[in-house]
Amino acid sequence: MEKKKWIDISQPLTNEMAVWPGDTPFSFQLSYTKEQTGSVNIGQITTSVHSGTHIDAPFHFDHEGKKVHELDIDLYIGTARVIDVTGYESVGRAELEPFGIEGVPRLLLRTMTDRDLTVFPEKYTVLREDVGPYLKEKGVRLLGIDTPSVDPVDSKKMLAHHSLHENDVFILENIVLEKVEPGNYELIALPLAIEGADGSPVRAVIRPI
Ligand SMILES: N[C@@H](CC(=O)c1ccccc1NC=O)C(=O)O
Ligand SMILES: [Zn+2]
Ligand SMILES: [Zn+2]
Repeated sequence: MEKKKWIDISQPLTNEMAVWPGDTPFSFQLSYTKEQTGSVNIGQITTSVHSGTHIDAPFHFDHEGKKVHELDIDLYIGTARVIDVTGYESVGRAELEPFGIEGVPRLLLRTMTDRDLTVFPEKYTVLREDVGPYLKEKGVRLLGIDTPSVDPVDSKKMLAHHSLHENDVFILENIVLEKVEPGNYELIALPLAIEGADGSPVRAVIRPI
């Protein structure tokens, strides 16, 4: 039976895309044109490692935490479950309990509808501090979310990030799930092997199982 097609759940990286307030804007430009080199066009990008769809390394919020090149790539390839938790200001144990996520290794949360990627969202769903222990109990190793962060934009304590990390749950942010049905999928969302980094852009794709 023909395998289903892969679905791209990554934000396009464009010069118009919104990034975290005050962070490095995304820019692609040509460094050299084919006319100049006589053979090829060569481009360059300037970006925060948190622009668009990306993973956080623990080093992002824990100075002693693992850096991107130290992460277990198995986390970023394998089965995942998409659930729809749109409409909540925050998500924790109570909102997740009804979904019965026992034994789900990677959980992808759909919280947004009609997100405009050129505007940083004024409000977005965040995760509560009780989410880490709950996800650990259920065996979740990777938590993906369609928001710019698992914490509020003005957070300094980064309580959701620490709660997830203390419970061995890794973080994938800014995925795009608006056209994705809840259900079980294969996920690939590999970070780049950036030495010493606190995060990495990823091309996240899923295929229905
Ligand atoms: N995607 C990031 C957003 C973030 O935390 C951040 C990104 C750039 C500059 C500051 C940030 N956070 C807190 O000040 C995150 O991991 O939540
Ligand atoms: Zn991030
Ligand atoms: Zn984060």
